[in-house]
Amino acid sequence: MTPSNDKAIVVKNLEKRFGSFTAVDRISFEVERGEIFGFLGPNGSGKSTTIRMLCGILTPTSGEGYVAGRDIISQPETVKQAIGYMSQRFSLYEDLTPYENIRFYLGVYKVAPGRWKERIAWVLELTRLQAVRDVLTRTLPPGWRQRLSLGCALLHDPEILFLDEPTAGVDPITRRHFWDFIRRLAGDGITVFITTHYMDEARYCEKIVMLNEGRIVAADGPENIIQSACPGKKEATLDDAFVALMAGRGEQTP
Ligand SMILES: Nc1ncnc2c1ncn2[C@@H]1O[C@H](COP(=O)(O)OP(=O)(O)OP(=O)(O)O)[C@@H](O)[C@H]1O
Repeated sequence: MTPSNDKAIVVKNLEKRFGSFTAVDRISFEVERGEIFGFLGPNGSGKSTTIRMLCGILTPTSGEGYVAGRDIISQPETVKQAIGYMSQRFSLYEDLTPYENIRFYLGVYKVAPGRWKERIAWVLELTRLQAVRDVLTRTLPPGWRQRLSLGCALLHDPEILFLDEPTAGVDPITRRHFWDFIRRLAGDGITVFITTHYMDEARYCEKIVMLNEGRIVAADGPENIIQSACPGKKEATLDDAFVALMAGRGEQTP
């Protein structure tokens, strides 16, 4: 029994060093089940490294992590079965059709073959890709490939969805539709762990952790982060808070 069964994710003093360089510096945080959790920070701040550890792909140097009640250090393989992961690059085979990509991921996620027909129909409906299921994926617009990638990450009914910059390079309308979709998933009880460089969409997150140089510099709801990083500034945005926190100014006013 881990201490994490009532939480989607528990991280305690998690650290990752590459040689003498510390990419993630003893971070601790918790994510509630069904929460939309934003993980923000500038390039190189350690977001992807943390996600890789939480997904059981990279072994931490020290510390603890529990994802969907599984220990990321002693049970990395069972972690992979409980999570879906979508990267900025969408991880699709461009020379396969959407249907063939879905078939491929059903195998990767070890979905029982008896469920394939139902899961394929479900994901094509969910992603609205039925009409293009047999065209080459590379010919689809980015927003459509994004939907396919997200659908593939959901094929095995994961408890937690990790989205690493899922909206990079897609237009604002597609991003808005994407977020409507994310909220629906969270409403259905899926925990969504998302990184983004777009502060306007980070406002949709219920809780945010901000990283800078591998360390946590803020952990709260978006409104509270704005108020404590930019005190007394009524018009301040999450962008302003981000800039203040990354400059190390935090609570100070200029
Ligand atoms: N395998 C590795 N070996 C050495 N250094 C690494 C390795 N992976 C990541 N790093 C370094 O660790 C730091 C954190 O990288 P990471 O990819 O986690 O940042 P990030 O916050 O996800 O950035 P981005 O927003 O650009 O994706 C960077 O300085 C990166 O160069």
